[in-house]
Amino acid sequence: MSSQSAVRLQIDGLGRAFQGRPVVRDVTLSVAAGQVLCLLGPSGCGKSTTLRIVAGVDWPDTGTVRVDGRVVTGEGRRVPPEERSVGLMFQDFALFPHLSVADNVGFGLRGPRAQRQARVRELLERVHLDSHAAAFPHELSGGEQQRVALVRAIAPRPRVMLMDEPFSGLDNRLRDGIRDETLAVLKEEGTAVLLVTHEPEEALRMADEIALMRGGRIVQRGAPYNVYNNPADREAAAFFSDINVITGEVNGALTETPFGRFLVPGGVQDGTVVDIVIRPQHVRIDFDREGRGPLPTPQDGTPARAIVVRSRFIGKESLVEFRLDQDGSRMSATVPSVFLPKPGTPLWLMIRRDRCFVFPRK
Ligand SMILES: Nc1ncnc2c1ncn2[C@@H]1O[C@H](COP(=O)(O)OP(=O)(O)OP(=O)(O)O)[C@@H](O)[C@H]1O
Repeated sequence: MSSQSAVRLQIDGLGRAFQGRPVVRDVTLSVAAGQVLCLLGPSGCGKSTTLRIVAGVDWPDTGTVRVDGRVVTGEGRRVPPEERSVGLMFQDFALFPHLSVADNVGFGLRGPRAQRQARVRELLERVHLDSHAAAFPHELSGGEQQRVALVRAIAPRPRVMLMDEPFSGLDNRLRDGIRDETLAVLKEEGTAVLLVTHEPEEALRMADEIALMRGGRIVQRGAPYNVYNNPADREAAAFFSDINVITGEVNGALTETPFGRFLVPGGVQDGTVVDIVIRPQHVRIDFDREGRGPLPTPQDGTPARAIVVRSRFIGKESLVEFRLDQDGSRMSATVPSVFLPKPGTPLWLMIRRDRCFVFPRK
């Protein structure tokens, strides 16, 4: 195994309850050198608790944490945080206000002075802050302070970097640049990164792999593309974008919808209620030609007529909400750029069948 693919962080069967309420349930994850794993989930799902256990500031009821194969938590061991070779970066990172930028970055370094200075210089150059080495934190902007916090955490070359919503204090304009720069630095250093976030865009942008967490459990794990395009269930689909849900009952492996018959994946019994889920960007809109719409196609099925309820421009795209003629149900579609049909306008909708997810109701 090459050092780039070696597992640096291994978490097995982690469980943690507070006052008898389980918050982390049987969490198993691994992160390789140079890999970014995003732990993604709604507020309160147990992400930070997992991270705190890995950091060694909280202790699980069950399970183990290994860094480079060495047990640091579990099997009766409690290695203190500073002896784990784990770097930390949190949203409310605190730089030492009385130390210069260079001294902040060099704070956790050991070894000969010249070597330490060289490492500090190298890292400050890397994030374009070498000219600010003598400045104090209050003289820097929020984004600059964030970059200092990043290189301070990286300076001792931790084997694993733990990041908890590290960019949420930054304004949008700054955030993308700092995310990309952070990612580049972490990749260059070959650090294994466990990043906690509740923002799907952040996870999609940063992660090599996403672990989706809900109610203390990992409900899905995979490459961003797969988690987005092949969600494990309806909630997982809804976590990444608004969704449209068409509900139907299975009869002979088919279910009737306003968009024609849908073939339901094998093994679903007759009488089962299924949710057909489609993201608004995969709903196609076509014009009404005196009461007629486009012809059915194998890819898009039968078009359904709908009346515009509301349309809004939301930045890069327009969001149009509809009411279907057939059953009065609501659907929304997004269209790139500006498309703002008036309420009451009849239009035709088609749904990309290859982009639909079908989930039996639990
Ligand atoms: N020390 C504690 N004592 C009691 N309950 C706690 C403690 N720490 C966390 N919890 C509870 O455990 C649950 C999970 O918290 P955690 O901070 O891990 O969630 P999270 O997914 O990181 O959420 P957020 O994104 O809001 O930080 C929450 O309901 C929280 O109130």
